[in-house]
Amino acid sequence: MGLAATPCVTNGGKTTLTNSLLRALPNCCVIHQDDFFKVPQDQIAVGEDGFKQWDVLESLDMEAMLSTVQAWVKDPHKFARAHGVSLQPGASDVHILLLEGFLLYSYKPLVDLYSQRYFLTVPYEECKRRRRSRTYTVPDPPGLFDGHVWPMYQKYRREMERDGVEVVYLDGMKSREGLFHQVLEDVQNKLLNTA
Ligand SMILES: Nc1ncnc2c1ncn2[C@@H]1O[C@H](COP(=O)(O)OP(=O)(O)OP(=O)(O)O)[C@@H](O)[C@H]1O
Ligand SMILES: NC(=O)c1ccc[n+]([C@@H]2O[C@H](CO)[C@@H](O)[C@H]2O)c1
Repeated sequence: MGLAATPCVTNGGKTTLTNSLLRALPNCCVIHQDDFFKVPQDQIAVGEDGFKQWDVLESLDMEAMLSTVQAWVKDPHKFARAHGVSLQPGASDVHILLLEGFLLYSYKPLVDLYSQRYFLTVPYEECKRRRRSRTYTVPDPPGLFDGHVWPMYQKYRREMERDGVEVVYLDGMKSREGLFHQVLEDVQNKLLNTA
């Protein structure tokens, strides 16, 4: 049983990479951290800077996310069935759960559960450029990236490094295919032992 996580800076390519891995790995399920933003939206605090604080841990229902992960740990077969994932009998008895999100290494109860931790990075300018091309359920107000998103990314990353959380850094400037093959090989070596 293996648990791999791919968090990073916003727009680093997590979803793209996760979807490719999901198709390639046997008996593989996924949980997206973005599905755990607190609702209704008035639960997201407004900071002194005037911005809704989307990019802080308190805006996510991490207890609910942990419970979902624990449900998979307890019974991956049942979890897969409930999420419409067809299992491949005989292919491998290993089950893999991918967690995809931007703040996966800042919530202690989850940090130690992962078998593998990946961290996609992209430089500031590229990140800002990619973010501009996206529209979230709540569109970014002007100045959000520089005033909130990027500073929070830096803060949580510093804390993660200070706390000694070990991650495999991935260069988000590599091609989609390059990243996919790098991580697929690593997961196969570490979790499936099919080197
Ligand atoms: N390796 C890559 N090279 C260039 N562009 C990429 C790469 N991977 C993803 N992208 C593009 O970057 C944007 C963000 O990708 P994606 O949605 O996978 O990122 P994300 O990290 O999941 O974002 P979010 O912060 O919204 O969760 C998309 O437009 C995607 O097509
Ligand atoms: N998914 C959402 O409801 C939502 C709303 C507003 C902003 N965001 C952004 O999503 C990113 C993580 O994927 C964060 O940087 C949020 O700012 C998400």
